[in-house]
Amino acid sequence: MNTSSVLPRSFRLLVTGGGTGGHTYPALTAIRTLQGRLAAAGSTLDVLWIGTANGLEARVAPAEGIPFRTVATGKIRRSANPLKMLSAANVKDMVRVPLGVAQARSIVSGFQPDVVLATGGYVAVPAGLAARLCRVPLVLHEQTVRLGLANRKLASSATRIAVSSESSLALLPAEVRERAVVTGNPVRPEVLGGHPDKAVEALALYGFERRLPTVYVTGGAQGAQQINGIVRDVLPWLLSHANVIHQCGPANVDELRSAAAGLDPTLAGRYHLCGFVGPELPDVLALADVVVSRSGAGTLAELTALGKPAVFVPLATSAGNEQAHNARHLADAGAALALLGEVTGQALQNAVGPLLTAPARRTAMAEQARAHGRPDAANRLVDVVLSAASR
Ligand SMILES: CC(=O)N[C@H]1[C@@H](OP(=O)(O)OP(=O)(O)OC[C@H]2O[C@@H](n3ccc(=O)[nH]c3=O)[C@H](O)[C@@H]2O)O[C@H](CO)[C@@H](O)[C@@H]1O
Repeated sequence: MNTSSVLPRSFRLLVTGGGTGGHTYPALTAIRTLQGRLAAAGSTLDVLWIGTANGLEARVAPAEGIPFRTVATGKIRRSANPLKMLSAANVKDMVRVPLGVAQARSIVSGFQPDVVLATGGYVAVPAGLAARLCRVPLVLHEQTVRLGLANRKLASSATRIAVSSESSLALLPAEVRERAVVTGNPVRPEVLGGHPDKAVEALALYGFERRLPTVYVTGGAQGAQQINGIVRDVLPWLLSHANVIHQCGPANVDELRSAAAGLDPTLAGRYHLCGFVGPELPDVLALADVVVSRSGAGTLAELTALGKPAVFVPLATSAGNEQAHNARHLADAGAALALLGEVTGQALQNAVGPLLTAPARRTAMAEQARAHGRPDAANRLVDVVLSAASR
């Protein structure tokens, strides 16, 4: 699909979605890509983001100069027990959903967008429903293989449903599948342009041994207690074979720092602990020879676009076991290793060890990973948005 020849003189896009990075960054990347394409054609973009006050998007959108509004959202916790359905939290949330739809409707009718793009998270539901009420084309983007809860609720109202992999198509009901298109999951372009030396400077990694490979351990924005525990269990072994950047979650830094306090000074110099990796993320990824990570859709899209060998420790409770599915899919293709079920430090050591000692294994895995990357996802999603507006 190529819609670049019919770019409008101006375009009004309302974006909604967020909560976590997995929903926020694809929205941000789509906005920037559309902005770039319109600017190149001498056209302009007016954009507005509807998100939640306490989601990542509330920081990201204003920092990018994107006008940002919030609406009330609620999470309906389903339960077989009717008494639990009537819990105070559920009743409060049931009231918040129609309130959020009314607020979103007023925003949509005031802004008059050409398209509403929804990228998932609870906030996408009221804004998506408001798009339908205002008869504005609605494009959904789904990052994971199975549609998330918000997108399942909105699918019947959507003009197009952009999915991140072919394997999603077979899982969609026929009436949804005919409006679905595979775009991939957009990755922020800067994530692909990092430099290892900049990571060394930005994080002052002067105790790192550059002849050794570097392992980047990440548990997602909040960190992952499970990953922190197994890394801590094998830390002296790991540091005798590699440098380690360990993103452990802001709440876990103190605990891990005291666990690392007894390390031999040479090994301690090879260990960098941090709560969250901010703007230096591209450089950290560029420096990493092996990544140990949760298998959320955003991280997967980044690691495959870069072609990084990875050992995944999926979040066991993610909806529909989606992270385990993601990890297994890449592991079956030789593009990663997946540690499922009860994961011990020893299992991590068995998986990471051969990757550290045999660079050829890393190269082979990196090639397979790259074959699953979709660096053109943002442009494809923008094509879908533009074509939905021109229908
Ligand atoms: C717990 C949960 O609900 N997880 C879901 C959530 O993932 P969640 O948003 O937690 O994780 P993702 O892997 O999708 O995205 C994380 C994003 O944050 C970035 N990052 C992470 C750590 C850090 O220190 N700095 C940083 O910038 C990563 O590079 C990535 O871009 O949404 C995904 C997309 O719908 C789903 O696949 C996940 O199952």
